Amino acid sequence: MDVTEQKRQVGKYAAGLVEDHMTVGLGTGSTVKFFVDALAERVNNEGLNIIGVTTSVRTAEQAQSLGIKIVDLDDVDEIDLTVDGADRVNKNLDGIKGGGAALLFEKIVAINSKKNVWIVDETKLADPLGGFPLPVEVVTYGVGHLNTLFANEGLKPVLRTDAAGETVVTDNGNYIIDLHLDTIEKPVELADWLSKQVGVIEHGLFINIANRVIVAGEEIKILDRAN
Ligand SMILES: O=C(CO)[C@H](O)[C@H](O)COP(=O)(O)O
Repeated sequence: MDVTEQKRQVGKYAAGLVEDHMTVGLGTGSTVKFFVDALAERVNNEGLNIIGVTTSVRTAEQAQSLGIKIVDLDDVDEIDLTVDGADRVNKNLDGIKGGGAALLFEKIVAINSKKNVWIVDETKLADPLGGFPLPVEVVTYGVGHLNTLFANEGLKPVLRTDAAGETVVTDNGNYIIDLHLDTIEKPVELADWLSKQVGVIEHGLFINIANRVIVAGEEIKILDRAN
């Protein structure tokens, strides 16, 4: 099974976890896109009654175009279940997210969710975390200085640009600096350090957030957080 088929498979599986009358957090990315497709099919064919809270303009547009009702996070008390993708996941079920530049809203939605499920293909499993740049969302003002600080700390920063060479601007009007670390041996310590730096809005280390990770492959594997 190729990776696209794995993403479709795990997206469909996760759509099966959604129950009537749930408020559902909708993540961002190519795997979540399949989840949203499959969820919309259930809404339209089975009359599944749900409302969605999204993590990006992209996902909101997809969901709404398929008939899923979207509300603002502040219009709900809590989210029952959020389904999101991830770029890397370690054996503690901590991960790197933000490859799609949506990490800030993804983290806000996640911490307001009773349950967080990540859907990934097997290429995303990495222990220690690594093999994928760590995204850090930063204020545009003084970005060069923050970049220099990261470089001086040996964090190998690169300001994210798109295919046309333009600096990527997030849905929130910020920039992304990707840290090209080979491996992240101490994710908790790095997360703490990044959170303390002035100009950093959020980083892509998601620690103690995912309750369950569903891994696509020849067979679906379910990984549950130990605590
Ligand atoms: O964090 C994300 C976006 O900010 C995505 O969930 C992550 O990049 C995984 O994406 P994909 O399913 O396309 O591999």
